[in-house]
Amino acid sequence: MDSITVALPKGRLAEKSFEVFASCGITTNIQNEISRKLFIYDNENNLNFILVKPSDVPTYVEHGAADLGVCGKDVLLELKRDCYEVLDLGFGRCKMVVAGPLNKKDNFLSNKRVATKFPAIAEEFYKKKGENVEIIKLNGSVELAPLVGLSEVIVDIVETGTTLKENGLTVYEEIFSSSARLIVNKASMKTKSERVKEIIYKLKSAVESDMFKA
Ligand SMILES: Nc1ncnc2c1ncn2[C@@H]1O[C@H](COP(=O)(O)OP(=O)(O)OP(=O)(O)O)[C@@H](O)[C@H]1O
Ligand SMILES: O=P(O)(O)OC[C@H]1O[C@H](OP(=O)(O)OP(=O)(O)O)[C@H](O)[C@@H]1O
Repeated sequence: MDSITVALPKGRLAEKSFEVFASCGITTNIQNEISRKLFIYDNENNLNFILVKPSDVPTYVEHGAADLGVCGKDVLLELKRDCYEVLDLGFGRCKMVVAGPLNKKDNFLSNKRVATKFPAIAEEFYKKKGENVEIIKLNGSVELAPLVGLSEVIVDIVETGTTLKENGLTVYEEIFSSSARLIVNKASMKTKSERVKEIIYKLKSAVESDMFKA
């Protein structure tokens, strides 16, 4: 039986990722093992799970250090790694939006500054619109940028809208909807085809049973 390595994201997608794999009997109780261990071996199924930063998942998969991985569509669109996106897992739903101060929605500034954790997505969005902007890359707390004069708008993720609201911001435009995706290394799809396809099939059945919508 081919050995398979799966890169799972630490952070907010972690729990549902564990659940979706556990639910189809692919592994047993890995949640109990997470602690600070970054490598989990499932003996019974000859499966390795590695726990990595969400934005590193496509890197592990592209390079074949993992055969499969779970990450947000936002990360895939930002990084454009060379791997197959095979399944929408249905959880981790959120929206990528342009947002800014409540009272400035109708200010049509040229050359505005855009703060974001997603510079490639922001650049492509404004390029398509034919607007010239300055992209300012941040690593978090992006909603702060317009409050302190670092930028006029932000391109960021919204789920409940609480963070925007609590910082006096509002959605100006929606760019796309995101959810967690299953991705596969291109070579593994061929060389470990039987096992990879079996895992995709099992996960697809679990997802279609509606257990993981959120
Ligand atoms: N507020 C949110 N609600 C729902 N899903 C979200 C939210 N924020 C992010 N996500 C989704 O979850 C994924 C992981 O987010 P998480 O906050 O765990 O990591 P991160 O801090 O963005 O990652 P990194 O540490 O690699 O920068 C995102 O790529 C996105 O798809
Ligand atoms: O609409 P909401 O439900 O409020 O969620 C949106 C917030 O969640 C994410 O931030 P995260 O918690 O990952 O923090 P960070 O980006 O500042 O690290 C995102 O960047 C928003 O700030």
